[in-house]
Amino acid sequence: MTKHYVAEPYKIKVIEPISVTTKAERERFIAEAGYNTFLLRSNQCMIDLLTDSGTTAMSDNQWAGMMLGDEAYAGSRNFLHLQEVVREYYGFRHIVPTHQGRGAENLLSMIMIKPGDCVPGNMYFTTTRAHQERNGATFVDIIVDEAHDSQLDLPFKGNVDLSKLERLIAEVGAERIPYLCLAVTVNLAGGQPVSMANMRAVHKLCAAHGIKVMYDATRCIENAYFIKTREEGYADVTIAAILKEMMSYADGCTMSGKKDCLVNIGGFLCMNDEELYQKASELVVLFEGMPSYGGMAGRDMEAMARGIVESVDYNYIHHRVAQCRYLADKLDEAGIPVVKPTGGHAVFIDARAFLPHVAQDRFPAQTLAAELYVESGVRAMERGIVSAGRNRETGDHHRPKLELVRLTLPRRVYTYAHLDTVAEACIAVYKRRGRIAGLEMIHEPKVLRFFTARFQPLVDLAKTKARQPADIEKDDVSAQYRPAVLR
Ligand SMILES: Cc1ncc(COP(=O)(O)O)c(C=O)c1O
Ligand SMILES: N[C@@H](Cc1ccc(O)cc1)C(=O)O
Repeated sequence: MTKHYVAEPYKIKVIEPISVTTKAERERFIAEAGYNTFLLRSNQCMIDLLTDSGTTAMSDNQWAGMMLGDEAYAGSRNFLHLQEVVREYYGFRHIVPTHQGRGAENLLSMIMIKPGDCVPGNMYFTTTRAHQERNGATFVDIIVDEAHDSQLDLPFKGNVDLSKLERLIAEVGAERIPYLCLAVTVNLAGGQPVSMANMRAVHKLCAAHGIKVMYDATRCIENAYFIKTREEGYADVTIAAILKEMMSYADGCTMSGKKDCLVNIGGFLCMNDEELYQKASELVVLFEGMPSYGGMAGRDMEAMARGIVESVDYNYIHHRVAQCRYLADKLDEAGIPVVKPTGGHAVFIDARAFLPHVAQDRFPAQTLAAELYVESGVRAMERGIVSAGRNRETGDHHRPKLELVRLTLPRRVYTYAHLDTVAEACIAVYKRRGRIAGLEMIHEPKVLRFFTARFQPLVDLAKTKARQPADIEKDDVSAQYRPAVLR
């Protein structure tokens, strides 16, 4: 029996009707969308677990703040409020607002990277790596090996492997490492957190070599919750205090406010360094807007300031993580392979284990996401070979060990009854998994292909045949540590 049932710490004031569709309609919709759930229309989806990005239900207090938007071109009071809140909760001196997280990644990559640099990080994220590469850097994965194993149940699978970092510094030289990008939590590893001890150690090692540490703070509240509940010494510390300590081990951060700031749009770049701030505020006017609004309306900055205050409420984050665990436990009880331990924003199904007869080149996770949609109207997202893109040197697919389907929970949106429906749909697909064939890619964009790639189904099951384990071993696992490529 599933037990983790934490009641919603809010009540529902406004509702949005959900579309109900038939299976025949969904078969047509997914074919029209090229078997890519990103290309479905939202009104074709019954329960939309594509992403937790920008899909948050805002509170009455945030909506009230929207009415107090000061839309002045310069010096908006909402910016001053946001600045004050970010300084108080995140502890950084400077904040540059941007339209969303990748706006901040763009500025950070432009001001810090020189061609030929390398940027270590705890597993790649699509937009983050794309900006690093666009500015001439090579991303090097220095996450602990355990992160690539979906079944290892360890508390901090987002940690940096310090020996990989030391080796990298020794091999390429600190002068070619403009900063280390630490994601708290690690989206593509299944929402795995980084421990406070690891943050402290990363900071110490980087500081000794003059390397800056920039966080991807997108899901930092979830990370803080895991520190509170899993790391010794933090059980009685508030989420706010944990957040502040986490950020004290960084020189700055990028933030997609669409996640842990509880808003539908917005982001920011933070730093303590004066010179970096000057550079960022010169570029922000070119790419986003005035330094006092970046890419956001005054009302959005107000909603974000209020969202940040709400986000550190223990009851909010406790319920959120409990919802993820509730769904994961239901799937686990049915024998469906899910990534362990469950993260804070999503439940990830291991598509390699779910569809072992579908070779990675036949896109098992893409296939499974499409099947799940047809079964039930539940929209999920591929996080595997399609998301990983191609190796810039060889032109072949990157072949990540983790071939996952992500069921992402929007914040404060769905109830446990919705989650039961999702679990039932996954179980129904699991029961007929042996009859599921893979897909073929028929349209492949060059950059961030997963957003708009198109596929067609393989009707012949024989064509899905899995490759031999020996072939899999030979694959380029993009995630593995390979400093030799930098020489
Ligand atoms: C870990 C992480 N970093 C960065 C981003 C980029 O943020 P945004 O979507 O706001 O551009 C996202 C989501 O896209 C993310 O999940
Ligand atoms: N960051 C968001 C939106 C997004 C999705 C996929 C990406 O690869 C990039 C951005 C998410 O993780 O859901």
